[in-house]
Amino acid sequence: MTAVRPDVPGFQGSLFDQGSDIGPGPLGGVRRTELGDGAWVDHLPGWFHGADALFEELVAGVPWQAEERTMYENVVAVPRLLAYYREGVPLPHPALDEARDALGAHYAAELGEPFATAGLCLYRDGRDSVAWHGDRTGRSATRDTLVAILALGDPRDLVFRPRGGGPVALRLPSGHGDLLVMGGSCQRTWEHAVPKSARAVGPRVSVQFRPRGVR
Ligand SMILES: O=C(O)CCC(=O)C(=O)O
Ligand SMILES: [Fe+2]
Repeated sequence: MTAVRPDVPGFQGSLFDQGSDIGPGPLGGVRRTELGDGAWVDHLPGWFHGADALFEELVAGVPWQAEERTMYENVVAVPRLLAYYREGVPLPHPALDEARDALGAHYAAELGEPFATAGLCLYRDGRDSVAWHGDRTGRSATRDTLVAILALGDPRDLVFRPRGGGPVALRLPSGHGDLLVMGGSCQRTWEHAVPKSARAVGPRVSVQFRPRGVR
């Protein structure tokens, strides 16, 4: 194996999760927030059981990549570790394949196609983050779509604002097996971010499920 064990502090799972199976729960309890402009966010805290065990397995077993990008002519480290699973590739844990398929079935009428790819992010501590953006590479630049996120590990806020600026309009703490689904025009008309945190926060993993041709 060439996977690198990321340098993250030890993680204490909740006692409740120990020994339980790992997998998605029912989706009936999802609550929708309309953001406006045809954008919405669905939220289901505690969707996954065995979430903390899954978190540990992903931190240890995923071939995490550190990426760099050029910003104002300087090469800077992207402040989170990444892994990408394209369509047809088995996900790093069978519970994630199960999750993708359960989400595809639940949202079939709205999405009209299956969830196909999975992007994984590891936020090692409060200094890791993702800046304001929409997932607008590919078809999501011009079309409504869905992006579903399973959040594991220590909760971090996922925040939303209208595209182009303004104060935070919605703040959803997400970790320990929570589900969050962005839908409608959300990627085009709104922006989301995981801000840096000055608090002492432990590592968090997010798994983003997207349909084909959406990044
Ligand atoms: O980690 C998250 O919850 C959000 C990740 C995200 O927005 C992205 O990778 O596009
Ligand atoms: Fe995103």
